[in-house]
Amino acid sequence: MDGQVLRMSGAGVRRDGAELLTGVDWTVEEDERWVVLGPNGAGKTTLLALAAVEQRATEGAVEVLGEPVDGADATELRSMVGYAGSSVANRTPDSSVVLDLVMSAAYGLLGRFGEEYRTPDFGRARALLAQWGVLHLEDRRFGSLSEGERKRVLIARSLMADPEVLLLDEPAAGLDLGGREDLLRRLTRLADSLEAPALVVVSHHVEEIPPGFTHGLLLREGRVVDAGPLEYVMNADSLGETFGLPLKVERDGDRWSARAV
Ligand SMILES: Nc1ncnc2c1ncn2[C@@H]1O[C@H](COP(=O)(O)OP(=O)(O)OP(=O)(O)O)[C@@H](O)[C@H]1O
Repeated sequence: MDGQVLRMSGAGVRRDGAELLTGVDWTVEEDERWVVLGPNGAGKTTLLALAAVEQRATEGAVEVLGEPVDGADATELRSMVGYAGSSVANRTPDSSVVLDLVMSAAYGLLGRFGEEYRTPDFGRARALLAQWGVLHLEDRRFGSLSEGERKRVLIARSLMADPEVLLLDEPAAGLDLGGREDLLRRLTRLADSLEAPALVVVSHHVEEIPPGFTHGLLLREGRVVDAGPLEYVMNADSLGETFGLPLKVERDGDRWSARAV
């Protein structure tokens, strides 16, 4: 695998005559923590769906964990990739009990359908719910959770199968200030952990880049504007081109901020 968990070469997605992604070249190494930034409609969710083997590229090549996605067993590859985003939330039955939802991820399911679980599965699921601050919700039904609670539960779920790469689509969207800061702290803790998988987090906001993240990919209209170590891509020119307006970009310690000028 050569340390690479994701590799895209000239990857593109065309659907119904529209170019959702074009010519994406991107490599993620196992020890890297990436943030994907871009405005609404830039193609971030489509990019993550390629990495999660939820969608296929219509051009170019995508390799996940060293395997070309074309021709691979998608179910097997997906079981090694942790993925949390609105598409997972939308597919999750409201009636799923939180603890079952997390445990069933080990079987690629979104709830419990009569499988037998081993005691260590329960322990691991509870430990993950505790890691994301939602153990107190273990008996609740998914449909009864708030937006922020759902996000945390789905992140815990995405880690259950001990993935090689974790893909989070807008984990901080819809959270209040305290919820966002708490989530960023937990993501930083994960980023700092030696056992953590490679991480890719999608966001619209530079303020949501967790400390400890190492790389950034900037996307606009389906094309990569810039990609590389954060200290190189987080500049006013690249971010301004990405979001389509002149920006002032500032760094305060390990946090970033941007505003229009
Ligand atoms: N079937 C389709 N036909 C045409 N355009 C599509 C189709 N599916 C998605 N799109 C468009 O592709 C673009 C990229 O969508 P995507 O969800 O990947 O963007 P995004 O960067 O995640 O956006 P957001 O930040 O708003 O969630 C959008 O403009 C969307 O309208």
